Amino acid sequence: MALTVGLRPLTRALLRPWARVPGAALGRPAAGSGDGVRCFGSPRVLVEPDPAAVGVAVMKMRNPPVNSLSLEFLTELLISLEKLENDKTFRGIIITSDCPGIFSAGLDLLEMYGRDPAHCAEYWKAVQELWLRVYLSNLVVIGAINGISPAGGCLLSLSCDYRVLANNPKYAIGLNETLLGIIAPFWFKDVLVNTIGHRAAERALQLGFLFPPSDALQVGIVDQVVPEDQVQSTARSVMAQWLAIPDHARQLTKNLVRKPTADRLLQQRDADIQNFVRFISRDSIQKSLHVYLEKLKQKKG
Ligand SMILES: CCCCC/C=C/CCC/C=C/CC(=O)SCCNC(=O)CCNC(=O)[C@H](O)C(C)(C)COP(=O)(O)OP(=O)(O)OC[C@H]1O[C@@H](n2cnc3c(N)ncnc32)[C@H](O)[C@@H]1OP(=O)(O)O
Repeated sequence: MALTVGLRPLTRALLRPWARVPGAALGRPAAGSGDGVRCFGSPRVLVEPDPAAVGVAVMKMRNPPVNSLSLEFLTELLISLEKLENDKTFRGIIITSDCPGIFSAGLDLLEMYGRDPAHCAEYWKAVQELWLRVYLSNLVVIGAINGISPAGGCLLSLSCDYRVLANNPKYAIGLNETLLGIIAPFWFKDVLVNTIGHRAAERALQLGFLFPPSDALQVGIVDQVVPEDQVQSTARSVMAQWLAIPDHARQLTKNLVRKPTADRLLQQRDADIQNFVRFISRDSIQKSLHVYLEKLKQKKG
């Protein structure tokens, strides 16, 4: 089935592979700075230069209540990342959350439930694009994971160069797709296998493990677990270590390591979109999503 993807103009401009964002829509000097410091704010993505670390930006996700990755939120994240990537002031980003207790609840289930195929296709393309942008970023990307991080939230974390997780038993992380009756796509799986190895990934994916911090550290899905009030300072120290390496050498090495994984998706992006649309449109999958969404509602009592 050939799929015609009707993209809205903003999304279309953004989601071409490695498109340049037209105009300087969001880049502007920080209010009152007058010193050339740049701040790329948007309603859901707060980006500020780290006052304590030259060349480092802190990107806070602010899409309450749970930082679910809706199409609009993905688009704003993409714009901000593109701006940072193009601004030579910055060499590193710390990605964190502004929603207490939640890093990201993952993909927005409402973008996949009860939607028409064209919408699902547009949405999936944005998901692909965010992954590619973070995974292949020339910047050092550190995840300061200050909340629970299931599924798409875990993928975002796994795409960083280094992950610092707050030590709170509620802050579980993992690819739990099977618990929803859906499947982690091959590129989610590839990134997990690259991170924790084949056998651990095999178990974690099939059983939909959400690892609490101590287990997450043990299996290697995160690099460090620290007290909650030390997540930012630890991320900053780790960043300093990564920034001590000359950019060109680090970037080329990152590309060498990550490109084969990214290429697997780049070589079949359209087919991957079609697979997703076919899969998500199945009655059985829509029913599973319905049941899961109802469970989330009932949990509230
Ligand atoms: C064969 C070819 C295959 C090709 C590929 C096909 C596959 C499909 C792959 C799709 C991949 C998907 C990856 C994903 O990311 S799926 C999303 C997974 N996410 C989750 O399971 C998390 C669900 N959420 C929670 O567990 C909890 O909300 C929480 C994050 C632990 C926070 O709990 P709490 O603070 O108690 O908040 P609430 O539960 O009350 O939630 C508040 C509010 O937010 C809504 N919500 C929560 N998560 C999502 C979400 N992911 N998307 C949309 N909306 C979400 C929740 O329903 C509440 O809404 P209301 O206030 O309106 O009730």
